[in-house]
Amino acid sequence: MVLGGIFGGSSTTTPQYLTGDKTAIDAFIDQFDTFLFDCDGADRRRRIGVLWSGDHKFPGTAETIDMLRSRGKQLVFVTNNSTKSRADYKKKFDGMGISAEEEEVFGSSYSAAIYIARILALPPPKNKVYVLGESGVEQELQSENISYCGGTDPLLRREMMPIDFESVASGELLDDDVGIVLTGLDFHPSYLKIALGMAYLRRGAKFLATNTDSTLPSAGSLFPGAGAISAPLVAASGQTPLALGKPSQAMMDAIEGKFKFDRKRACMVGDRLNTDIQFGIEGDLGGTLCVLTGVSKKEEFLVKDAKVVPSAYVDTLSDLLGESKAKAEAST
Ligand SMILES: O=C(O)[C@H](O)[C@H](O)COP(=O)(O)O
Ligand SMILES: [Mg+2]
Repeated sequence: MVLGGIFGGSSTTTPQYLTGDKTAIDAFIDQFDTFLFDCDGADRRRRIGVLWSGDHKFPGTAETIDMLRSRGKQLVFVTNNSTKSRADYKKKFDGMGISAEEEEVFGSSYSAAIYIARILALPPPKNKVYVLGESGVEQELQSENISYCGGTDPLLRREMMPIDFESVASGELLDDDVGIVLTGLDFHPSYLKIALGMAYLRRGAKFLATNTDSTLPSAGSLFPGAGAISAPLVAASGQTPLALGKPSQAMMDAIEGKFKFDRKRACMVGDRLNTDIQFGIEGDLGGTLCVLTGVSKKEEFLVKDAKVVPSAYVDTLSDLLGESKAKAEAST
């Protein structure tokens, strides 16, 4: 069993196709003590994802998670979706009937909050964060006692008025304690919010992003991702943010620090080559498993000069159930 893909340059490993091969599936699972699971994913044809697509539950996902737990596996849910906190995700898992604890979730908003609080650790008072993002980022910054502004502030959800140009330029609309601009997936972007972000960057604030995924899979389709929210600031400021979500290894280091697992006995399961699978390969994990019902397609890694190649792949996550898959799918 060839483990790990090759990142950078053409691959010399051939990923193993596990669907339908119960012996190979069992052997693959037995190699690992820990499974890092991506969450969001969507297929335009069949609305199937890694764990879900939006609020759509998928056949066999809960049973697959239960099967891995019954085999004593450690599970960590690693999502780049910064709109939800760990607590929000716990509610989502409960709503989907998928067994998961809040502390098993490690999202990009939590990763960013840990980085800001424990690694960057700017001295007060200039350590406030200006947020372009949703409540998930705010909740995780609060969990690390980091002060912030912007985010879901309703006062910023308005048109840019002529007077605002003067107020931003003069600093009247700015908070002097802001030392960081943090972007994430924001469903309420505006010219005013972007102008404030640019003004802070021009003042020397550090530019961070929870993640820079190009697209957000949902409802079986693709929508603008977190990268589409930071893009206007990248264009306007000429700066590129330090991203703290997958494939950033700052996130992998923080996950390893919290969950204390053996990287060589850990597998990253995901639907997107340039975040999930790259994250696992660059993190030197024992293996990576691509689920073909999300963003990336097998044609992208089966070509000769593929840059990111998973160790193995399945059609759907519940293929890991092997023979019991039909029973699990019949039960949902
Ligand atoms: O744009 C985004 O933020 C991403 O598409 C989304 O959050 C991906 O979530 P994941 O697949 O990492 O759970
Ligand atoms: Mg995903």
